[in-house]
Amino acid sequence: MTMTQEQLKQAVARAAIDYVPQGIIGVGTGSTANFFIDELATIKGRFEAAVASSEATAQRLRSHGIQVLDLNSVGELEIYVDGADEITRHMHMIKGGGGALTREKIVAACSKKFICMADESKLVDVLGKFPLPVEVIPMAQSHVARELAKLGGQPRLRAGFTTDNGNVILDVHNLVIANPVELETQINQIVGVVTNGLFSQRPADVLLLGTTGGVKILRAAD
Ligand SMILES: O=C[C@H](O)[C@H](O)[C@H](O)COP(=O)(O)O
Repeated sequence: MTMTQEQLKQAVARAAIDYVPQGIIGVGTGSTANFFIDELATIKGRFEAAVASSEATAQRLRSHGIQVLDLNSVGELEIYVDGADEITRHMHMIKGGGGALTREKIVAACSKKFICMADESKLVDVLGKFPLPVEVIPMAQSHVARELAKLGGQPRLRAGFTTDNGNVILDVHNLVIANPVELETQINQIVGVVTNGLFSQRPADVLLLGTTGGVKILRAAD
């Protein structure tokens, strides 16, 4: 039986519930993360609270009566659960399609384990078909765009969009991402860049991959 992308997202969100610890959970942003939040609502009481990676996620968690804590008021988190726009078998990802990349990277950095939920369309051999989101301080937009063009990409301003941090997003098309770890550093070194959507220096630990044959569990070493 073929499943829609929405059904695959829901299946991986359900599978992610197995990883929820008793304490505080880091929660990602996006349509897959939303399914996960809805699943969390069904096991309230089995965990303490959540830290949100965006205002939208905080709002959805609260709407289910789940307590949302400030990241600065908690210690290291056991797990961070989130979706991705693209992911490789090395667990390197592109994130930020929803513009939440910076807060997502911060919460992921504070978590012992990153559980990524993705439907099979997101698994790629090489990152970069999905335009790479880069969060930029507004006054540096033109400068950063010129520097990104020197790296071979074609940056486009995400029109009418402001991040939760009050910044703009440049979506960089046609980048050749042969070495994601190196490129992540290179882009972050451009003055005016807040962060970029490459998650390769802090890759996922577990990938829950939604396929029509069921949810597959992949790890970096697999
Ligand atoms: O900023 C958004 C996040 O990085 C999302 O996790 C990513 O865009 C995947 O979103 P979705 O689950 O909606 O495909």
